[in-house]
Amino acid sequence: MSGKPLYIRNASQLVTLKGSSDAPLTGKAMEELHLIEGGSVWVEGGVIQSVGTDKKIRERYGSRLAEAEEIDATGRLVTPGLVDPHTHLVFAGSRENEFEMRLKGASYMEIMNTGGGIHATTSATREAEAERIYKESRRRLDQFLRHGVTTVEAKSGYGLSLEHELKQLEVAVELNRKHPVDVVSTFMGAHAVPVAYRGRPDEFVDEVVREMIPEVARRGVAEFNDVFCERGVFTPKQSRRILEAGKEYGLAPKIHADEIEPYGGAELAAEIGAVSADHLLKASSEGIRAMAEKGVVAVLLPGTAFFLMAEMADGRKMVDAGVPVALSTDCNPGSSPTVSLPLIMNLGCLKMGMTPAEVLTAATINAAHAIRRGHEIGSIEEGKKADLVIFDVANYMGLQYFYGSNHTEVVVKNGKVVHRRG
Ligand SMILES: N=CN[C@@H](CCC(=O)O)C(=O)O
Repeated sequence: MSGKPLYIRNASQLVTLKGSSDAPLTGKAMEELHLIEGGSVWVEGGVIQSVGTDKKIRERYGSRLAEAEEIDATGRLVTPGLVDPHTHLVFAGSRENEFEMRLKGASYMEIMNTGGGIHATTSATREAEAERIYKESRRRLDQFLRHGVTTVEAKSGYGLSLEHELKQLEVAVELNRKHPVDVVSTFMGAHAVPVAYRGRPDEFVDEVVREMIPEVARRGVAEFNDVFCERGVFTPKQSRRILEAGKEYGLAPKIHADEIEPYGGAELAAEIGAVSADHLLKASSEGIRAMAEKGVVAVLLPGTAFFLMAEMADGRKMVDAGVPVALSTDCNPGSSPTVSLPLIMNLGCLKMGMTPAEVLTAATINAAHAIRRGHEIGSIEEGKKADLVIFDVANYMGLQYFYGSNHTEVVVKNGKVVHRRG
């Protein structure tokens, strides 16, 4: 990559999160943001070359300032690009019609069991041409970018057949190729038992294991394999089978665990060495302990609990237990239709007992580790990809305190300015 160097100068506060590339942060370390007052960054070839006080950067690059694109960050906060490690970005249609049903008392699972929820989006996604799915998903990805997100994970799971799962995954791959935001793909053929397999879930599990996983792996369209382990969806035994099969084909395991009731999902994640266990609203204390011991990242989704009017996962307890915690929007058409990772951080503070420093760690470096990208993104360190955000607040506290607004001013992806407000 060639082009001008980029010089972001004199941020009132620059959050580096240095020294966090090898493993996610846990416990007290989640609060060690490594702040630089009057911080600057020098970027070349899409990579961070140097970070430090403005004085240090000027001393080092003083003779080259004229050739650089300069962005004055005086009075602003600079952070690593935000990372969203759990989304259902790629789908067609919408489910606004379910909102009133839920407000009148219908539960998420009741709606799903009567053919709505995931099944409704599966029908819409199966019917849609890839081009339409691409356009609708790209719009969401644009919105993510405008909220300071530079990498998202994206799951399939609204196809529930080989043909339609591949269609979704190929859209995700295409978005990754064409859009400034990086898209990391996860196969989630086991998102629900399709209506046609009602009462025969094991036959569908056979199909996922014997047909879908090998073909998804052969085409190289996903890195991770996920399953919705929940009563009425896939049992822990079926989930284990699906995740073990994925491992054989090189797909790293992730799991939707203990969202609606305690079901052994957190324990299973630890046993099989999942990269992350996500949701965890009802995770047991034993499950949390096991995850801490095995270093499984807890991807918490407070926007989902908020939107489903459910009790939040206990983020405070998990951080204190030594679990590496990450945060995500869970952007999807039914239980969390949002792209605002900053709002999710606000909820992490206000509803899950996490501190402003912890939620920033959770949405940057720990989120990067939840998708095995901790070595290249999630912190501002020499040699890492230059994914950076300038927010129009003076410090990281402001990002949490002035909640509900989008403070994103400039987004840099791979060293290029890809969004400027206004
Ligand atoms: N809980 C299961 N899957 C998604 C929701 C999908 C949907 O409702 O469309 C989630 O992660 O929240």
